[in-house]
Amino acid sequence: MAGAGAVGGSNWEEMVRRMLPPGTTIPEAPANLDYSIALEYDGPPVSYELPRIDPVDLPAIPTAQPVSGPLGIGNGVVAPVVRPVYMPVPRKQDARRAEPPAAAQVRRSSESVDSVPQNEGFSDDDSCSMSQESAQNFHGQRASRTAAQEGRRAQVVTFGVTEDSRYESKEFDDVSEQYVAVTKKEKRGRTCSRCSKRKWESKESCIVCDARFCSYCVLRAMGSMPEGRKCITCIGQPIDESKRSKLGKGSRILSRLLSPLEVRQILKAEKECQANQLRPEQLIINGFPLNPEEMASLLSCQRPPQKLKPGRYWYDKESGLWGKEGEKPDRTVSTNLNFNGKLQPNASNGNTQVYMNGREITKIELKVLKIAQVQCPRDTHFWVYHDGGYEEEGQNNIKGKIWESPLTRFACHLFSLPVPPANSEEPKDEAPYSARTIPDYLDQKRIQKLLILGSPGAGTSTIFKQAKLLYDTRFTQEELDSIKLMIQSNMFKYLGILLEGRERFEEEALAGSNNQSSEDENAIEVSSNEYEPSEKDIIYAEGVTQGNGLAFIEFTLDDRSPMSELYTDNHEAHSQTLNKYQMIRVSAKGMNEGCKWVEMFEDVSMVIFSVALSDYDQLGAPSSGGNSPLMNKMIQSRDLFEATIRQPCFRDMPFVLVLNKFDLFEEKIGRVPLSTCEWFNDFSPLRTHHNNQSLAHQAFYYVAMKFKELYAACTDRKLFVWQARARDRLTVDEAFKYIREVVKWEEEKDGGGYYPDESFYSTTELSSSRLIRQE
Ligand SMILES: Nc1nc2c(ncn2[C@@H]2O[C@H](COP(=O)(O)OP(=O)(O)OP(=O)(O)O)[C@@H](O)[C@H]2O)c(=O)[nH]1
Ligand SMILES: [Mg+2]
Repeated sequence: MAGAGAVGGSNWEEMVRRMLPPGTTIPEAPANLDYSIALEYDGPPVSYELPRIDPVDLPAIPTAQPVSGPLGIGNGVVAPVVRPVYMPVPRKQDARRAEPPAAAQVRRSSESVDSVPQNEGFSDDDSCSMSQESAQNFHGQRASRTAAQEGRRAQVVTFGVTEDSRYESKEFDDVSEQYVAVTKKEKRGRTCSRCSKRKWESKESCIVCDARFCSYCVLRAMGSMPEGRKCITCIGQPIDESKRSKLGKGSRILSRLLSPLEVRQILKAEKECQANQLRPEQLIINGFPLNPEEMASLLSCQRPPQKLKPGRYWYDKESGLWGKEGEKPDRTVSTNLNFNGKLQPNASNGNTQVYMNGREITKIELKVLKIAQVQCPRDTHFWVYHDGGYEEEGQNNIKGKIWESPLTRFACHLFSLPVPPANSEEPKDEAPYSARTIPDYLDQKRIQKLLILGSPGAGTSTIFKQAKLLYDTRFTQEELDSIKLMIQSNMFKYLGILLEGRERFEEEALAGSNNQSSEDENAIEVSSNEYEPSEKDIIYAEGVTQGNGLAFIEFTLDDRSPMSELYTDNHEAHSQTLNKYQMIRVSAKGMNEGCKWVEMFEDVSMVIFSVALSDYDQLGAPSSGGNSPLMNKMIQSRDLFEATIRQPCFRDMPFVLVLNKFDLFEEKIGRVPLSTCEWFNDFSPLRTHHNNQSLAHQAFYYVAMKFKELYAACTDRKLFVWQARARDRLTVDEAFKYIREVVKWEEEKDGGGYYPDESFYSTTELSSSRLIRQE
């Protein structure tokens, strides 16, 4: 190569043009232009020695090996990657976000290899003073990059030259789709993302990038939190969807650091600010992502879907039915919303060859149609309208309304199918979307289904009725009538018995028992037409729901209790998660019909199994019926319990065992040894106090443990046990508070959230080990 001297005239312009990007204007030459340009020399050989520079030895520069496969940058270009600088940077996302723009520019070409760059943001306290504006700028760049990156998945990173064992490939978590090279020093979940020193007793994490901070760093890293718990650099970014259900929920660490008012404001902003809302394109309805207008019309309609999560859904605009793609309907929303996508026959993956508004319905819907007495042989095509009116396709003749009968509605409830509202008018005038401060779909209220069952006489209907009186307070007229009838018929039976034994009765009456005469008055009152059952009558009456053996109530429980306060320092959060409960009772008769009902209850949160403690010396006809000999009722309960916990659909479901009729048990245990029941023949109580009370308690813990052992042997899980005297309302209230704690605990356990020491929930565990293990 040789330097070329001045090139005159238009020649230099030609040279410059070649050097500049096409289309760039050539600056006008100043008068005293002085420049030089290097050109390749192609003249005759020169006589003197030329100075030489050794070529760069490329392989000697440490580079990451490019990943093969679909990860290339495109155009077949594979850029060599510089060896990363070792810095204790905990999270890939943070790192990217916090890097200076120049670095981002450089690395853009090597996006497919995610190495961790130097990151001032986490090594230097000043990083957080970065202005929001500049942070915003980074986001702009980052957003465009991540968008382009979507769909790519970097799987493996190997470093060609360095054998530095401090590097390994590791998946961060299942939310992050990427694999990233990180230092081994980084232990996610234990140390603070910012100071990377402090281990925490409690931490707070960013709802965008999940970086976790110790209490010392959290305010520095998150600033004033205008969008809730986000690193300053994450402000404006959409949240990590797996955290959506946690939006606005309590934070232990913030409530320690800030005033309650501030915490409330932050949590409110977190829940309501624009950046944290669902984006239209996250909702795919009938195969098409929503556009902003469609989203607005969906959210502002009369009955918008609640608690919407990103995902694929189907929507039937005629009936208003709505479900997840490939699943049965799970709610109804307003009808006649117009979306880009049209309802497909296979939307809910039905295989019944019965079509509703063009969608092949699922088996469970077909069952309900049968209950509703809708004729639907194969290949029926229905049109169903918003009010449930239906007609066969092509016939202009409404045949009836599907959801009209209470039985159909009841069946829907049990099968967890939605029922269109009874009021079928679809008002046109609606509040504009912007008028809502808290979108309804963010409402966190949930329905927890509790299934209660037990063997005959175990007290399930008593518990059910108590719950009704405790939390729901009203029986429907229908229920009251049926209870009245039942009490009266029991009374007549009783009178019949009395009349049969009339002579003896008269003798006793003559003996002057006041008691007897008051019962007599009672009998007369009950048999009169004006008789209205009292609460006590209702509780004591047997069988509220005789017919199908199924009944359900809905109620809410106040979430604030001394129990939950033990481990929550944030009441605010609790009132937000007020749960609704639905209790479904299956009578023993229903259960004995070969557990046919059972699979309908897959989606319950918990099974409450009731056993009468006082049954241990009772004999009863076995469920199999026929001429089989009488069987110990406790053994029968045990067998039913075992059959229930072994049901495949209850596999991961928590069970609470309510050991009921403790009052009768207490009274009986002094007279009849527990070992009367062969299952309890190794019971040997401590005979320190010779009173029934302590004996009854020991026996209770022993029985609880027998059930726990059985449960653990079958399921490898822990059984929760509670003691009750169902006729005593207070004990049922306590039982439900316990049940609520268990539901909450199970939920938080699944969600990986905070939960208190397990022993808190295993009262019987603690005490039984002390009291009964003395063989
Ligand atoms: N003493 C006492 N009696 C109870 C208790 N719990 C229920 N009973 C009574 O036991 C009887 C049977 O209770 P139910 O609640 O009807 O039992 P169930 O589980 O519904 O049984 P089925 O109706 O046969 O399915 C009723 O008369 C109740 O009042 C209790 O804790 N103590
Ligand atoms: Mg009953």
